[in-house]
Amino acid sequence: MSGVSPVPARRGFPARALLTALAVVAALILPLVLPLFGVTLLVNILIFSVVVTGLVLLTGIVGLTSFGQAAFMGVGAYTTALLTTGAGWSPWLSLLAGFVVTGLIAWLLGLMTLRMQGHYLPLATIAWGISLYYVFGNTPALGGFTGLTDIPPVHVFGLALTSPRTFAYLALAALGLVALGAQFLLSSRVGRAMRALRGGPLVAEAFGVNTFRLRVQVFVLAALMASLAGWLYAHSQRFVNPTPFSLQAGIEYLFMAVVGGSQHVWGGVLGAGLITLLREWLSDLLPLVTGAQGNFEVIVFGVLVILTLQLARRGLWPLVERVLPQDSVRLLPERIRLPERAQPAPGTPLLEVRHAVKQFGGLRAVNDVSFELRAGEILGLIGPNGAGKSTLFNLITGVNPATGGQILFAGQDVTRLSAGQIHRLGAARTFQHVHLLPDLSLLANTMMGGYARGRAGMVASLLHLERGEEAALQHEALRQLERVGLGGQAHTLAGNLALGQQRILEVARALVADPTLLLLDEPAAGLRYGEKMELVALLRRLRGEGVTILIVEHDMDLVMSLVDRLVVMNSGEKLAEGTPEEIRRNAAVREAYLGVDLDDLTGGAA
Ligand SMILES: Nc1ncnc2c1ncn2[C@@H]1O[C@H](COP(=O)(O)OP(=O)(O)OP(=O)(O)O)[C@@H](O)[C@H]1O
Repeated sequence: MSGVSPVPARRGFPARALLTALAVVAALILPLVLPLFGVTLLVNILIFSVVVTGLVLLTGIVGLTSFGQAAFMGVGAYTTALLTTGAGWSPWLSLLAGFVVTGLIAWLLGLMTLRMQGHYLPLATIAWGISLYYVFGNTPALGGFTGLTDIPPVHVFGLALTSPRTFAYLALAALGLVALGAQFLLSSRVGRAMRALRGGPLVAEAFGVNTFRLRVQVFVLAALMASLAGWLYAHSQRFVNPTPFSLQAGIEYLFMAVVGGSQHVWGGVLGAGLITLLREWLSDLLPLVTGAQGNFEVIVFGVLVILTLQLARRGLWPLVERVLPQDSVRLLPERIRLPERAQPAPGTPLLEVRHAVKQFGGLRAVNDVSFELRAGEILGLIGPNGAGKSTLFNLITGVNPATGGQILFAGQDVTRLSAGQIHRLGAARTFQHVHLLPDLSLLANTMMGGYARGRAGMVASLLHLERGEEAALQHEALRQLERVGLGGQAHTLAGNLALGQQRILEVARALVADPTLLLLDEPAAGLRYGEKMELVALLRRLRGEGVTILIVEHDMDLVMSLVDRLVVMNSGEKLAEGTPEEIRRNAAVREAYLGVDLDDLTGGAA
C-alpha cells in the first residue's frame, strides 16, 4: 500500500471562524441593547432554536419526520413546573428529572414506532403529539388547561434570572451548547452514519451500522433537546399551560426547520428566528388588513413553506452558505492507527456457498447453488438477466436471508447473520446503484466505510472526545483514496464526480473497512469505455496486492479479462463453473448466452 502523499487541505484566512466569533459577540451584546420586548422575542427564538436543532438531527439528517417535538418540550416544562412548585426542587435538579422522564418516554415511543416505514412514523408522531397534549390538559395535578403558575426562577451563582435580559444569557448558553454538540456530532463517525441512514437502511447496514438503535438514539437525543427547551420555556414564562406544546406548535417547529434548512444546524436557528419574527409582525399586521382577529399567520406560514419547497427545497440556509466563506478542511494529526485484521493465507477457502436456496413465493430465484471462493482470487458471478445473481449476492451479504442451504464466510456460518454482522467479519461491498453522500467530500464518504473499525458512540461524538479515532479514520481514508488514485481530490464533493469515479470511490470506501473480501455488484454498469478501463486497471492492481474479490457483472469483456474463475447462473441454478477459457468453451453456457458470441470474448477490456 502506498504511503500518504500530502493532500493539500484548503488553506486561507480563517474568515469563517472570524465571522462566527463576530456572531457570538453580537449575540452577547443583543440582550443589553434591545428593548425589553425585543429581548423577550430573542429568548423565544433561542428556546425554539433548541427544539428545532433536535429536529434538524432527526428529520433533516436522519429523515424521520416528527410532528411531536412540542409534546416532548411539554414533558420537560411540566416536569420542572411540577417538581419546583409542588415539591420545592431546585430547577437545576428538575432539569435532570425532565431529561430522565422525557428520555424514558421517547425511548419507549421510539421502540414502538421507529420500525415503521413511510408515512406511518409521521402519523404516529401526530398521535402521541395529540395524546400528550390532552394528558397535560386533562390531568388535574398539572393544572388542567389553565396550567401551573408561580414557577420559581432559575438561579445562577446566586443570581435569580427573573428578567428577560438575564434569562437571555441562560438561553444563549443552552443554544450554544446544543448547537456545538450537534455540530460535533455531525462531524463524527456517528454523524456520518446518521447521514447514511437517510439513504435507506440497506446502505448504513452494509457498513455495520445498527440502524434501529441509531434511530432510537437520535430520536431520544432530539427529545432531550426539546425537553431542555421546555425547561427554559417554563422558567422564562414562570407558568405553563398546554397550548405551547400542542400539535400546532409541533407543526410550527417543523416549518422552522424546513424554511431555515433542515439539514443544517444554523438553518434551524435561522428558521426559528424568521418564523418567530414573522409571526410577531403578522399578528400585528394581519388584523389591520383583514379587520378581524384570528390565527391568520398560520395561513401565511403554510404558503411560505410551499414557496420554500418550490424555490429552495433545502431551505434558506444553503443560500446563505453560498455567500459565506467556507471552512478550510482540517486534517487531524494521526496519533494512533486503526487495528488491522489478519488476512487469510492465499488459497485458503474464504467463502463457501452450500446448496443455497432463495424462494420468493412460487419462484426459486436461487436454486441449490454451491461454489467456493479462495483467498487471493477474483471470482466472477455471471448469467443472463433474471438468472438470480443479485439475489445470490444479497444472500451472501446478508441483505436477504436464505430459504435453505448454508453460507460460510471467514470460517463462520453466516447464513442467518445480518448485513452488518457479515460486514464486521470482513466483507465489504459496493452497490449496483451508487450510494454516496453527494454533499460530502470524497474523504468523508470514504471514512463512512470505516464505521465498523471505530468505537466512539453518541456521547463521545457530542462531546468531541473521539478526535484520536477520527484522525486515524481520516488518514486511513486518505490512504485508500491514494490507493485507488483519488487522493488528489479528497476534498472535492462526491456529487461532482463522474459515475466512473464514483464507483471507484465506492471501492475506496469498501477498502477502508480493511476487508478480507471485496464484493462488487455490477461495478461497470453505466460506465463509458475509458471508465471501464480505469476500473479494470484498479481491480487488477488490487488483485496484485492480494485482495480477494467477488464480482457480479454483466459486461462479459470486462469479466473475462479480469477474473480467475467464473460461476455462471441461469434461471436460478448454477450452469457452469471454471476458468474464463473453460467457460468460453462450455456448450451449456453458449446456449444460455444465445446471441452472445463467446468466441469473441477474448479479453477486449484488457
Ligand atoms: N424481492 C423479490 N421478490 C420477488 N421476486 C424477486 C425478488 N428479487 C428478485 N426476484 C426475482 O428473482 C429472479 C432473479 O432476479 P435477480 O435480480 O437475482 O436476477 P439477476 O441475475 O441479478 O438479474 P439482472 O442481471 O437483470 O439484475 C427474477 O425473476 C426476479 O424477478
